[in-house]
Amino acid sequence: MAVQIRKLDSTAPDFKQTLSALLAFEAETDDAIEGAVAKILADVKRRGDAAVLEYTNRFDRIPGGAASMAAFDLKQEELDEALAALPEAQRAALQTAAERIRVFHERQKQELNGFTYTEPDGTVLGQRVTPLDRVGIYVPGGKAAYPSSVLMNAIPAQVAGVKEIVMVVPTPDGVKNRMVLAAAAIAGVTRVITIGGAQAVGALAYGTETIPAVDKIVGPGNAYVAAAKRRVFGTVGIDMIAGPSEILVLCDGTTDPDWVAMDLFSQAEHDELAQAILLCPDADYIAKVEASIHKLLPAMPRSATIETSLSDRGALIKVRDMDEACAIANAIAAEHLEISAEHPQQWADKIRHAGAMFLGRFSSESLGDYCCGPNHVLPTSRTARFSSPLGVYDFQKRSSVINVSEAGAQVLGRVAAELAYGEGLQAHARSAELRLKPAS
Ligand SMILES: NC(=O)c1ccc[n+]([C@@H]2O[C@H](COP(=O)([O-])OP(=O)(O)OC[C@H]3O[C@@H](n4cnc5c(N)ncnc54)[C@H](O)[C@@H]3O)[C@@H](O)[C@H]2O)c1
Ligand SMILES: N[C@H](CO)Cc1c[nH]c[nH+]1
Ligand SMILES: [Zn+2]
Repeated sequence: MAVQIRKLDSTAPDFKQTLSALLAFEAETDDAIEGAVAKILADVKRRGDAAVLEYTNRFDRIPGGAASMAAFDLKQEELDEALAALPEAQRAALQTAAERIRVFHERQKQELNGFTYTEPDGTVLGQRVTPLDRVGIYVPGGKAAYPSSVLMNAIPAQVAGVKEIVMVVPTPDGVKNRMVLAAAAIAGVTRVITIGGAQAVGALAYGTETIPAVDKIVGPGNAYVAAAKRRVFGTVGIDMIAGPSEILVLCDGTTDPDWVAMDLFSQAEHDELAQAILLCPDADYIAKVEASIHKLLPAMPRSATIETSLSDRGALIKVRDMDEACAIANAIAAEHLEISAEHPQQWADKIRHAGAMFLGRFSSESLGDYCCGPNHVLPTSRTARFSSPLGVYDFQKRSSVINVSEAGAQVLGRVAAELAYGEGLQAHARSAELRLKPAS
């Protein structure tokens, strides 16, 4: 079947409704998935390792069935061996990517240090930043392996100063991905456990006999993982619920149409539910991109996934001008926004909502997925309006520091007491007043 990508025109009377229908992706709240996840989590909480073992043997089809959780706990030597056994080109690529991701996230850390300041009466106020003690990183592995996601999740945690990074990754049919293990070795993951799905999230959240409970769980995953993260939030912190991948390309019609078609494919190939949209003011150019899509798709190994994604959730949209393209891009608030234009900065200045922006025709989104440096775990489903890429800040917390001098207590004590009496809280008021010097 030929790909049926919709072509829309922003001047059409029903454009707004069509676009909203296209964007509407309700985070998967399938009743069957919710029910299954609730049961798995309750079971893991109650039975610990025994439940995790059973679910892992079943859902990941472990050959022969593992007899104990020890089978899933990888030794450091296994990670090191995986790294040593990689072909040189792959090892070098992982190391280059890891180094660039580290450099970018080190910058974030510099900007996120705490502060103190001293008032004239000697009172010192400040904010102390501390890393989380122990985090769990979920690396997806059901349908494909993601070594890049190991780096993107673990390196910011390490840069933040997290002492213990526990990584979980499923190994369907018991097959371990060498590059994933090698990436864990490079990123300095403390412990790798080959479990996945809701049972892995439950084990990290509640702890089991062999797996310590963590403080926060980060990382993307399928609908089971997302539902489980949503449910354990509160017991542990979570980063975000990342939905299917999205790419929005704003193009002024000056980029090779094959490049734009392939950029749309690059996110569509992740998932049938992924979204790939082009906004362009030039109808002739849109026709060229459409022709490129038809020309290039048959040769893509994941053409069926791309075709479903483009047909169900893709669009080529003719806009009045690039200003209107920017306004629509702000409404879409895409996970990835490419501004493929001659003068990208002038349009970038008008963008307020996007998980990551890729400026200029050489900044393909795929470079960002692997090795530019910024994180590839990004807000999806319009949540870029209020949330940010995964970063060092996700692995830190802040404590306020208050050191009031005797002189400061004389001033602040009167203010606090006044407010406390206003709230009817006597003990608060008296606590402040006891520190006041008697009037001489
Ligand atoms: N946003 C990002 O940065 C990013 C990066 C990489 C991958 N992803 C996304 O993550 C997702 C990965 O999904 P995946 O499935 O490949 O791997 P996954 O690791 O998220 O899920 C696999 C697990 O799902 C559980 N599961 C599967 N079927 C089940 C069932 N019937 N009942 C109970 N549990 C079941 C199993 O426990 C299995 O181990 C994809 O949507 C991919 O696009 C996102
Ligand atoms: N584009 C994905 C996030 O939406 C991340 C990824 C990993 N590997 C390739 N791509
Ligand atoms: Zn990708």
